[in-house]
Amino acid sequence: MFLFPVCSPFLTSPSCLSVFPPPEMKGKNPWNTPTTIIITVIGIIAIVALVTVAVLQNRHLPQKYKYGIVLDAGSSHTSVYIYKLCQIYTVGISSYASAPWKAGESLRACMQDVEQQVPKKRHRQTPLYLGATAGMRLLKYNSSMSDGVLQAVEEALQKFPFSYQGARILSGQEEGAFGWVTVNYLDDRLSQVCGLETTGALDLGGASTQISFVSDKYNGSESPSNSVNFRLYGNDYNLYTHSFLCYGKDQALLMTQSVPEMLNDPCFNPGYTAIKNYSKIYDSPCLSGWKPQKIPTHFTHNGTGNFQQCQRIVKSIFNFTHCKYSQCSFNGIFQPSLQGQFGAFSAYYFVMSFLNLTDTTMPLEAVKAKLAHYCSTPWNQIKQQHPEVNEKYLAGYCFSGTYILTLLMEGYNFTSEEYSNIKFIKKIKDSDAGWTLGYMLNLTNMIPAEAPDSPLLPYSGYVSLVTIMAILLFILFILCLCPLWTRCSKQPEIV
Ligand SMILES: O=c1[nH]cnc2c1ncn2[C@@H]1O[C@H](COP(=O)(O)OP(=O)(O)O)[C@@H](O)[C@H]1O
Ligand SMILES: [Ca+2]
Repeated sequence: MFLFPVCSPFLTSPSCLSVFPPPEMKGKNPWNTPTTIIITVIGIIAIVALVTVAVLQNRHLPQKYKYGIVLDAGSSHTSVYIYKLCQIYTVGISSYASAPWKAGESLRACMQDVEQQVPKKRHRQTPLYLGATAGMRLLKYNSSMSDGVLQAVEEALQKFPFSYQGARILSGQEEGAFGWVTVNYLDDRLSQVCGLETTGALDLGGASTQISFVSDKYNGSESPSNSVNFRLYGNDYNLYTHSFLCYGKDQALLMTQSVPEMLNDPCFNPGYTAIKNYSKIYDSPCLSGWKPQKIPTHFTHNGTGNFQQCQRIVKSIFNFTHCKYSQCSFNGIFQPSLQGQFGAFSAYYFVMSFLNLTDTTMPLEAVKAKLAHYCSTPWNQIKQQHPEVNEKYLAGYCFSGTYILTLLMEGYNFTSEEYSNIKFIKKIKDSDAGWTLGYMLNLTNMIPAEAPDSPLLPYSGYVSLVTIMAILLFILFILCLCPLWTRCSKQPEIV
């Protein structure tokens, strides 16, 4: 705080008089006496200092360029996010249950790449997390091998020069809630004034699928396990979220293939044929108890490419009958009425963008007609049209597209009108939509519970205020010197 000599043309306090030059200076030009010059210089320095401090105080500190690394260990892949994706192999760490050390090994190449991408001087301050999702939830459900896999992953990650924060299996609720945080954080729907409607999050993985949204009609009392409360930037959010384990698209496919007569498959293109191992189907925890007594080890999987028949088979893995709540989505799970816009990401996007069906303003009947045409296209023609696409994905697009429409329309009860409220998204403002960013923001407390102190004035307001103050102060100084000076130069009359 800068103290100014308190003197003013309106103040004739003795203190002011005594400050100024003594009588012997009478009649001389008051402006070039050393005292006046010193006072003026001090005043100007004070004003300049004030302006400098004010500008520095309000200068936006350059955002410290921070890194954070989160590994998304999904059921089918592990991705490394340092604000951009470094895809590792298309095999989830849960696939290494029988050889856990391979899980750690599978991360090495990409983590070495990450080590190059994060500036060396920031390695120690860069937090490193690994979050595992449904693939590991299923492994944990099925066996104790998940601990061995996490341990091997932990040993591998601790060898890197980052600030290792741990590897853990996320709950389905966390995966759904953090996906919602990411979508709304990137879409700037959290730090605004309260009342801005948030966007729902739809995440489709290989082993699970999540739905999360805020519903004005849902206060969490009905089915509390589906309720997550957030306080972000001073706003309270009561989020509805549910994660359907086994309803990721890969596990859903296995469940449709368990249907006994499933040798000729309408969800695969005509002419598609492959020899498959039944154990791959019945080893999944999602099908435990479904294994028929007598089955051959292998079966021939033939495609017949019929969308309507495929829809019927896909619907058979959903239970729409029992619901003990006021309303349900499927399998007896409570779901409040849908509300607002939704961002659908991960496999929702991979599938619908391949099928050119990301335009949700397209009438639903037209979407179904396009998908039916794709499903009925002969497999050889599909392979010729898409030589660059991994056949593992290419063979599954008819099923996956049909599964997505069934999940959204019959599962979550989107009406044909509400379908246009869904946006199939991969990125928002150059960041991938997914749970990882929300997870890291939460763990690094980068989203404050309370609103940051909103500046009374915008930055420019501060500068102009300070400048005006400085000019006024300077004028004040000049005015102060003159009348006092005049008055001071006269001998005080002794009465
Ligand atoms: O390019 C692609 N085309 C089609 N599907 C893809 C592509 N890339 C990834 N996927 C699928 O997206 C899903 C990603 O699932 P993820 O590995 O996140 O599992 P999780 O979230 O269930 O743990 C998997 O079904 C995977 O096959
Ligand atoms: Ca996932």
